[in-house]
Amino acid sequence: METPVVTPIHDPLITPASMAQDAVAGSDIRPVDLAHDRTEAVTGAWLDKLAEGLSEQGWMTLDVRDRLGLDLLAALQQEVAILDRTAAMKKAGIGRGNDLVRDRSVRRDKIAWLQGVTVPQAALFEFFDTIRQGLNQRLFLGLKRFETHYATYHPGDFYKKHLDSFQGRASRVVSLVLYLNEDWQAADGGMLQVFNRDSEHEVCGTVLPEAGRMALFMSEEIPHEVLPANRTRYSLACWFRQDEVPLPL
Ligand SMILES: O=C(O)CCC(=O)C(=O)O
Ligand SMILES: [Fe+2]
Repeated sequence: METPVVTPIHDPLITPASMAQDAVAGSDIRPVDLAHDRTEAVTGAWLDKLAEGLSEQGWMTLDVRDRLGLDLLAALQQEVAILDRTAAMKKAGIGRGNDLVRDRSVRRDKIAWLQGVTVPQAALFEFFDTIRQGLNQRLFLGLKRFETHYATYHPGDFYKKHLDSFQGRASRVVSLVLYLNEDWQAADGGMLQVFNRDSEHEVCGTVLPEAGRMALFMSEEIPHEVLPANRTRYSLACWFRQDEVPLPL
């Protein structure tokens, strides 16, 4: 398979001054004013494209800056940056409930689940739910709900090659990752590496985690890995699920 070329996005989203790494939580909070019109964020033609990518290749990446709006991306980035300075971001584990294992040799990110209650999260949840319904209409996946968490990878953090769901569990069916990093360069590491679903040692794509870049893939089919980050990396992961009732986190 041809390796897709992922075009970098290098437009500044947020002014560097407000991104100061040593800012104290609270001192750099910008008011949330989501002026961007998102009524047409998800069109039928765009959903057709997502459904086609998922059914034909099993994965794809998209630039969603015009759909979500730079204001929403900046607001989400602000939320995760603030959470990252608090105890709300917790070391991520593998598995759930009693099976939860925090194996630092496999993954080193920190996560915080979103509840959809803040203004930016509510707008994002609306976007995700439209995608959920659109994929159901086109691919008959029976996606009942989605769950989503912020993730932060600090320098040296990674997530080794894995699948998001095991075949037959019918839990996590479609994975979506939205990146929230301005001006990310290849030298910053932290790329998402996507492997061929039929030959798991073959890389079929490398995605720079730049703000507004979204990756979408079939949770049970596509092995993927987060390479070690050289600077703090913010993202948001969402899983569309077929089961109704959440398992304990
Ligand atoms: O952040 C990414 O690029 C992917 C994260 C991931 O694979 C996961 O959280 O399961
Ligand atoms: Fe994953």
